[in-house]
Amino acid sequence: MLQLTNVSAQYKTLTGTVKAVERVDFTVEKNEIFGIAGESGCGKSTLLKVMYDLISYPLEISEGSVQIQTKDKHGSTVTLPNGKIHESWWKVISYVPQGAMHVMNPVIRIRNQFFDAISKYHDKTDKKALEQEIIRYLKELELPPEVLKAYPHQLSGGMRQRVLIALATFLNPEIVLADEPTTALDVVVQRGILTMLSRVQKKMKNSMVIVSHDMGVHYQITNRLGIMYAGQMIEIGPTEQIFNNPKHPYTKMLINALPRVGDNSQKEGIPGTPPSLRNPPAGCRFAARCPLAEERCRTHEPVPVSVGQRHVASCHLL
Ligand SMILES: Nc1ncnc2c1ncn2[C@@H]1O[C@H](COP(=O)(O)OP(=O)(O)OP(=O)(O)O)[C@@H](O)[C@H]1O
Repeated sequence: MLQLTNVSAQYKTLTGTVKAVERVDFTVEKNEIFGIAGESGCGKSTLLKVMYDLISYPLEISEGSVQIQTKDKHGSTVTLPNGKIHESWWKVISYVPQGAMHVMNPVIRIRNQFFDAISKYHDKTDKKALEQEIIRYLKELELPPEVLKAYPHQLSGGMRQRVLIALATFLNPEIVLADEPTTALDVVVQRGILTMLSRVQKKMKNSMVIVSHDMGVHYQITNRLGIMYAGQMIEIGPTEQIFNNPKHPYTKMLINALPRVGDNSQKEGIPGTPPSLRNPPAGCRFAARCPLAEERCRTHEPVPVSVGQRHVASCHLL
């Protein structure tokens, strides 16, 4: 279980502070796929880095905490706080970063990338035995063992992404984070990746967090969904509820902009642009684009209210 309590994170740059994540509060439960959606630049990737404890200059956590509850080798429950979570990378929590090509070392064969990443966490000192285990796992994920001999550039984009997912899940971590796992892939390959993620999750019964700007991805694969806007989580609920009964005006506009079978009406994007995260406005951050905004929306920040079972949204009009 991964818990975020009132977490804010910012980039402290020479030209100012970017408040990329503001007071985010939610828990990712065991055995669920939790989605994070929102427009480009709203803070999705930063939030994932915060969860993964991948904090380095200029990024810092300015308030709140991240905690993972897990079991130690004696079976006792232990809590890993942010600042310590990175000590359990691969084993307790793993991360599939955005852009499979850039995150793999181009001059190292896949086989050695596996060894480099996982051998120090693995009991097997015998490389042959470890390789056999990797091959067995690749086959289980319908990946040919030959990929181990390849360099990253010799694989297609979809295959590289599948290899990264295999790498991130080989040690059976309790939490897997994936940043835009299907971006830049064609729809058929996309479907393959989503099926793979879903199968891995069902088999391992672990927690997955999927970041995507594509609402179609969330519809297909996630159980619960958080909608981010300008660094804040403005609605969280079961995916089916978010799609069938969205509550926040921003979520409604996101859902209404989606194409539907049999509906040939012209779809419009959401007019306007999100506010700067260097100097976010007072009140509700969506007010300037919200067709329903009232005076109080521009002056007072809304707090999350319950709008259904396990469903919360932050809007004065609710
Ligand atoms: N290294 C950095 N230094 C300064 N600002 C940054 C840095 N990385 C990201 N930002 C800013 O932080 C904000 C959130 O960025 P983030 O990448 O988390 O958003 P995102 O929702 O994942 O967007 P995308 O889908 O485009 O990756 C943006 O305003 C971005 O410009």
